[in-house]
Amino acid sequence: MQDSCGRTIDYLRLSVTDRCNYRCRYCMPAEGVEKRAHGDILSLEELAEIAAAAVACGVKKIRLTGGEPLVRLGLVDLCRMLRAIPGVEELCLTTNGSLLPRLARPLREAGLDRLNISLDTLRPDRFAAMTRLGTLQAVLDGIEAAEAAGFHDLKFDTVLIGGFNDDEIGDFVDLSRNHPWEMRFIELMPMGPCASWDKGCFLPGETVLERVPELAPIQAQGVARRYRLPGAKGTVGLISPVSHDFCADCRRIRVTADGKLKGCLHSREEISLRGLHGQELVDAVRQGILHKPQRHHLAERRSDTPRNMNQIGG
Ligand SMILES: Nc1nc2c(ncn2[C@@H]2O[C@H](COP(=O)(O)OP(=O)(O)OP(=O)(O)O)[C@@H](O)[C@H]2O)c(=O)[nH]1
Ligand SMILES: C[S@@+](CC[C@H](N)C(=O)[O-])C[C@H]1O[C@@H](n2cnc3c(N)ncnc32)[C@H](O)[C@@H]1O
Ligand code: SF4
Ligand code: SF4
Repeated sequence: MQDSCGRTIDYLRLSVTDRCNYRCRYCMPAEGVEKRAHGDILSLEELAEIAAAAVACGVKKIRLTGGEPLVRLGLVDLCRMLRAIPGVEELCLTTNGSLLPRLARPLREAGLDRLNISLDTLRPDRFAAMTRLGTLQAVLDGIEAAEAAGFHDLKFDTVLIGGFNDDEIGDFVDLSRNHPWEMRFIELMPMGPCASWDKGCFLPGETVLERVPELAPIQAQGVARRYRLPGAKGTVGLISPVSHDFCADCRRIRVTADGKLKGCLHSREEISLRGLHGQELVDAVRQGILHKPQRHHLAERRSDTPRNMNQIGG
């Protein structure tokens, strides 16, 4: 269905947990992460019921996210439940990749179509410093497991952070030469822990084009402007929510792991879906779509949501 700005909404980002096995510095605080009781988090059945209500409102694509979705018990069962909903054309997942060695194959068998893997640096020391709890090797093993399980059109999401990984732009772009992957650079959005970071950390996506002038534009896809190196197997994407916002073309709604429908990533407005069933639930999702905010206010360096990114799902 269309929202009040005439945008077609057909993409649901469904968060299955706010927990994570990492503590990326821009996303989560090091300590004091409030642990929700299990009962505060939507059950698998509730998640599937909400997904079905969103499909009844026109959603065709579902992306599972978190926190780290792979730490959620029953995730494979959930994929099977979502796959069984008539009208779900694409089932995708965004992950930090570290638990794929165990889960890539069962997820594939349960009907997951696509995987996006977040990877901010190719240097083991930087990786450990940024994630606080992770190792690069675990993600590299996860990538191998994903390919072995049949996920060939992988996309990688690298948050561009001035002074941290901008000297690795060329290394990430190079990976697109011999792999059929999309290497994407995301502008850091000022919210949660990184909202107070130095101005120099926030680089425009154009930095990538300045550093790698051989990149030639190709057709955009979703929210990413896309490019290719001459003769490369893969592509490069720029997701620029700050410098080139894509709100006018936004097709998304989000549901948080505690059952709140968010029309916009950066908005404070939420509709509680918990305890609603049947037509009541469908009507609440419809209301959320109709009242979807027009755009964000990041240009004034302000996200209006009090949530950290792990409590939304990106
Ligand atoms: N501002 C803004 N940023 C978003 C939105 N959706 C995703 N992002 C950011 O874009 C990055 C990539 O998102 P992904 O989870 O890979 O999903 P996607 O870009 O929809 O993936 P595809 O389905 O493969 O196109 C994440 O860092 C998100 O935080 C959005 O609606 N608004
Ligand atoms: C919140 S994570 C959830 C899924 C999974 N844990 C992962 O890291 O892929 C989703 C995406 O949001 C990105 N992200 C988190 N905080 C961000 C911020 N302030 N600006 C831009 N992207 C951000 C992460 O890098 C990741 O690619
Ligand atoms: S970006 Fe993803 S992996 Fe990193 S702390 Fe946030 S939820 Fe966890
Ligand atoms: S900021 Fe809000 S309106 Fe803009 S693209 Fe993201 S979710 Fe959509």
